[in-house]
Amino acid sequence: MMRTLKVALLGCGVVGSEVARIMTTHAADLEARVGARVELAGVAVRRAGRPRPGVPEELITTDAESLVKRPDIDVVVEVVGGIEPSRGLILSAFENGASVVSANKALLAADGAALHAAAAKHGVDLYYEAAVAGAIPLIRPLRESLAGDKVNRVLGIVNGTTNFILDKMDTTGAGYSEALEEATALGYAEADPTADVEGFDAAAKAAILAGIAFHTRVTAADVFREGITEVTAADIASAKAMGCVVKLLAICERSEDGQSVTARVHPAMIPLSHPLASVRGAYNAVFVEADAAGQLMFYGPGAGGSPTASAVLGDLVAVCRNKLAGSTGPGESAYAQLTVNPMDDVVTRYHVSLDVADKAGVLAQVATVFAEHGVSIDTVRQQGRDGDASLVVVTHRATDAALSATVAALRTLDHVRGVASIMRVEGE
Ligand SMILES: NC(=O)C1=CN([C@@H]2O[C@H](COP(=O)(O)OP(=O)(O)OC[C@H]3O[C@@H](n4cnc5c(N)ncnc54)[C@H](O)[C@@H]3O)[C@@H](O)[C@H]2O)C=CC1
Ligand SMILES: N[C@@H](CC=O)C(=O)O
Ligand code: NA
Repeated sequence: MMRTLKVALLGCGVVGSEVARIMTTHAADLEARVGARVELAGVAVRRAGRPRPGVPEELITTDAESLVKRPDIDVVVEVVGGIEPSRGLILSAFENGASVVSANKALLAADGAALHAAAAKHGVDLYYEAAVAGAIPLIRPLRESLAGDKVNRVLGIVNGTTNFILDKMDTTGAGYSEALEEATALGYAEADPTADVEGFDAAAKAAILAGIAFHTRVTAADVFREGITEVTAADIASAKAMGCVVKLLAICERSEDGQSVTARVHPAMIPLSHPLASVRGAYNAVFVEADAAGQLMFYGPGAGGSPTASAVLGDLVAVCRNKLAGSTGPGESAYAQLTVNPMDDVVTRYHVSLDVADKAGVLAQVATVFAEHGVSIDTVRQQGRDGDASLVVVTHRATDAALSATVAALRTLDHVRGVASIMRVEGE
């Protein structure tokens, strides 16, 4: 007789409602692919009584804790988000012998090691393909397909909301707030969109990617983070003038001696000729550079209910297959224990925009400050306006520490009225 695997769904919002829909509409295919019936056995929600098309009323409960402890539950799908109660619910699921599929990057980047340890202790799976770059298969290729190679760099756009906003501002001249509102309405943004626009979401994803790629424990706290809230229309115009576009990038790199890594998230100018420049809307794209493989590019929808549910369903099939085989997939791999270096050590190029007095000798003073701190200038562009001028300096490669010291010294110059913006330049 065909076995039945019972699934508890926690959360029925943007992603959860799509998971429930696909589980129902694709039930026959899922059964054939898994080799068992995959039955939606309960759906935990925060508020009952709302219309949830396609989800039978009798499956709805507001008691998630009791649902994950039900003895008949084989797999728990957590699409609630946030740290608690999700962490407690996942730990209860493990204790109950259930495998877990989660899309919760915030939780995994904060406490992934403890969750992996708990899953291993109870002999069950923890899968989270949806947590990074939505529908794009990225976690499994890094964890499994590239397990025999040495990854040196992971670089890309991993937040759909901010890419959508920057793209709208760049191509249609839309305002920041208007673009954020649209991204929220389309289901791309987190419950609190501060997580997106301040770079927390991308930093969590960078921590997860760096941890898997470098076999090292990396948490969100290890990742340097700047969001897009300080990016102005003037920055976007300045990028355009340089043949560039502004993107929020996540960059995880192994040092040259291979003994340490850095992980950072910040807006950056990249040339229009770079493949990441043409990543539009809520799409994501990630480059992985590995010793033997060379350069790989992963591209696709990074946010939204249906694309994210696709990744959740892929994990669901995998953990169900493992259950039937009496096995588990790969757990945490953190044996390399590389040091995570601070941002000060990162070497890159910078676009520095200064408001200065339009006086003879100012340019020379500014250039001297850059030289004194060992930061070599690539180009300078000056534009006068009513006694004041805007000075845009693009540097050659320098450490973040050297650039910060340069900027601190520039602020003390009499003729420098202010530092309008500093943006890193990548991809050249
Ligand atoms: N929306 C997207 O594009 C993506 C979302 N994710 C992740 O998926 C997870 C869910 O995201 P969304 O569906 O967009 O959020 P959402 O806010 O639309 O859905 C979460 C649902 O959980 C419910 N909830 C809150 N506390 C609960 C509790 N104690 N018990 C049961 N239900 C509870 C909320 O009422 C809400 O309906 C988050 O971890 C998010 O980071 C991951 C990739 C993409
Ligand atoms: N808010 C996230 C959702 C997917 O992870 C994003 O915009 O990328
Ligand atoms: Na993914």
